[in-house]
Amino acid sequence: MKLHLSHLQAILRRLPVLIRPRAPMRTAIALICASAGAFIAPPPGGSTPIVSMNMLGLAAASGTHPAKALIERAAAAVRSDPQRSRRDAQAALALLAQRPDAELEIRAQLLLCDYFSERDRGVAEAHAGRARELLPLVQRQGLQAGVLNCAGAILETVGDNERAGELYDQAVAVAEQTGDREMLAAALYSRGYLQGLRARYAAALMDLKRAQAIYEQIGLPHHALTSLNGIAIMYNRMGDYAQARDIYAEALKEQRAAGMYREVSVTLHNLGRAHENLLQWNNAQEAFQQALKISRGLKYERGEAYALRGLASVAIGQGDPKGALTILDRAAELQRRTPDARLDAQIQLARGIALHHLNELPESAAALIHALDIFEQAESHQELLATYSELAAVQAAMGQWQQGYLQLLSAQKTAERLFRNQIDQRFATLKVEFDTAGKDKENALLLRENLANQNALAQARRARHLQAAVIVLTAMLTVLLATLAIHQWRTTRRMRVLAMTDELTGVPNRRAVLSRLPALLKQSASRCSLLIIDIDYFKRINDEHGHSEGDEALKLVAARLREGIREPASIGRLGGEEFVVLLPDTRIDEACALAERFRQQIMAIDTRRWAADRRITVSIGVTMSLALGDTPSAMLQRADAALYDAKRTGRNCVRVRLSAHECKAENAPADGPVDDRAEGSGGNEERYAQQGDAPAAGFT
Ligand SMILES: Nc1nc2c(ncn2[C@@H]2O[C@H](COP(=O)(O)OP(=O)(O)OP(=O)(O)O)[C@@H](O)[C@H]2O)c(=O)[nH]1
Repeated sequence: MKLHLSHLQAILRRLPVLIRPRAPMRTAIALICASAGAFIAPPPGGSTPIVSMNMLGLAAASGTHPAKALIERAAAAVRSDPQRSRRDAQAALALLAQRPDAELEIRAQLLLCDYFSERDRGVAEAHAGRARELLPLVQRQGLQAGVLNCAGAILETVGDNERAGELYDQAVAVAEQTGDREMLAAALYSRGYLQGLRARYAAALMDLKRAQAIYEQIGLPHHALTSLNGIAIMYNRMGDYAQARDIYAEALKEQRAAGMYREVSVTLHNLGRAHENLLQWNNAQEAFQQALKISRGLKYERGEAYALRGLASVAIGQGDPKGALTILDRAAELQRRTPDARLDAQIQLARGIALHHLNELPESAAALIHALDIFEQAESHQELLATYSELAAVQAAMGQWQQGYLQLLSAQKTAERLFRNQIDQRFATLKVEFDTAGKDKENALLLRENLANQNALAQARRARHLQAAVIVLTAMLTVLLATLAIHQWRTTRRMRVLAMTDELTGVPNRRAVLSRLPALLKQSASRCSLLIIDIDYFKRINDEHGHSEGDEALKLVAARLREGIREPASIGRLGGEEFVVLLPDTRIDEACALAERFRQQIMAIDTRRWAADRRITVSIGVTMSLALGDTPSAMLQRADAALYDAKRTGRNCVRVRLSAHECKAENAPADGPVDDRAEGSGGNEERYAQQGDAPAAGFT
């Protein structure tokens, strides 16, 4: 029998999509529509929660469009309750007419496109067209892949797999170009499923595996699970039942955990089918029974019919053809309510086998011929092989040797075709798996490298930040240290000044002034002179006027001395009422003249404020450095001796010592010696002169 494309299209039109774990189009649309919100899984028992007006009101109040909740619920119901999905999508469109939102409307239009793609091509195309019109209004250009997917599904449903494949290719390309991973996964799923239908299992597996990986990466585990089921179906079709069985078992666990009961019933059926192909009757029976129970609970008649067919097959395998026929009657009845050509053919095949076992040969042959017709059109090699073989045996048993032989030849040809294709596809799959594993390894390496680079970059960034922080801190520390250093320098300078200054009079102290003397003696080109000035009878001032007045007198004397010298000359307080004047490059006559000026100026100090009848007088000892080998102490001793001379010879006068023994009266008081009588008993010890008691040059 020659198979034409039109036959295939016709059979595909008749084949409902029910037994697939999820119809690819439905899945793709559901994914698009569920993308912005949580996937709403139907609760146990299959009833879908109702979006109340409160929910919608809440959505409006929280700023989300009220149509969004409806669209999400419609997306979730695509597989479990198509009617409800349609109603919700239409209600969403009504809301969107009042408050337009292009992206939400595209999603609603795609849901309706999905619903009608199996029922009314014209309406489905109108929805796809409207979604296409809205595309320029949305930012998410990846949605274009969703529209292409929908158009592909319309063509797939009517059996135009060639053009459907082209549209899925475009959808994949658009999703890849726009970088829309979710759309890409949906398009890959659709294309992969179609490849499987066209017996291109290797290519199908590649697409489905990519879709599964993307769903896992973008956090859509339910969709990843759907892809996994698709993968298992491909293995089943390639005759790798054990692989298929293992994947179904794995998917089942996750579907159960997620409460996806309708999917659980479908996967259980597929698992039973894998066991059936492996002739594992007990396992198959258990799986079919569970599938039947859940389908009944969900009132999912098509699922129930498929499970019953499986149980009938198990009954035959276990040697109970009669029981099988009873089960098949119930399955056929359910199938008639929800027509499904492939299921019809499978029921007929099982009937044929059971009847053969019961030796009801003509009925068996009729059932098998009925099944054969459908399987031939669908080019379902595996089932064709079983049907041809069974029919050959029945016809042989009926004595129809020639027909039986022809069926046997067909069975042989089909087996050859089936096995060749399965082997080809297995090899292709192995190659794809090998390539994918290689690429995965490469990707993992790249990922690791990328991660290492990122870590290095992050570390470099951290180091830069740290460096900047260190620089800032260093700068701050430098400023702080500089400030501290300046402060310290100022403090030190102030302390040094304080340490070298006489606190009371403000003139340099003994240490400060005498520290200059050695250098002066060394450096001075010519000789230097030194004066020691001592206030006469200073004790009396203290005694008679108080210590503070004594301080005042000291300050006044110091001020006169400071006023009386110019750089490089310097003065200092030796201690008590004694001052010293250093005169670099000054000859003795100039020094004596200066001493005399000091004596007179100090005597001229106005003391009326505290002692109207007294004057301050000073005695001054003068010396000059020796031409050779002079020392500071020797100079001081000479000046001190001169001072002693001045005191001894009556005070208020200037005396000179140029050598250790010489004594020279510079200004022996012109007007007479010291008036030691002034205070009577003081004698030479009484150095405070009373005004008027002594002549002008003496102590007054
Ligand atoms: N008010 C005040 N008195 C001081 C200070 N330093 C020393 N004296 C006093 O100066 C006096 C010095 O007395 P004397 O050494 O007897 O000398 P004098 O009375 O000037 O007599 P002659 O030097 O012999 O003329 C002492 O009574 C010290 O107490 C000071 O800083 N302030």
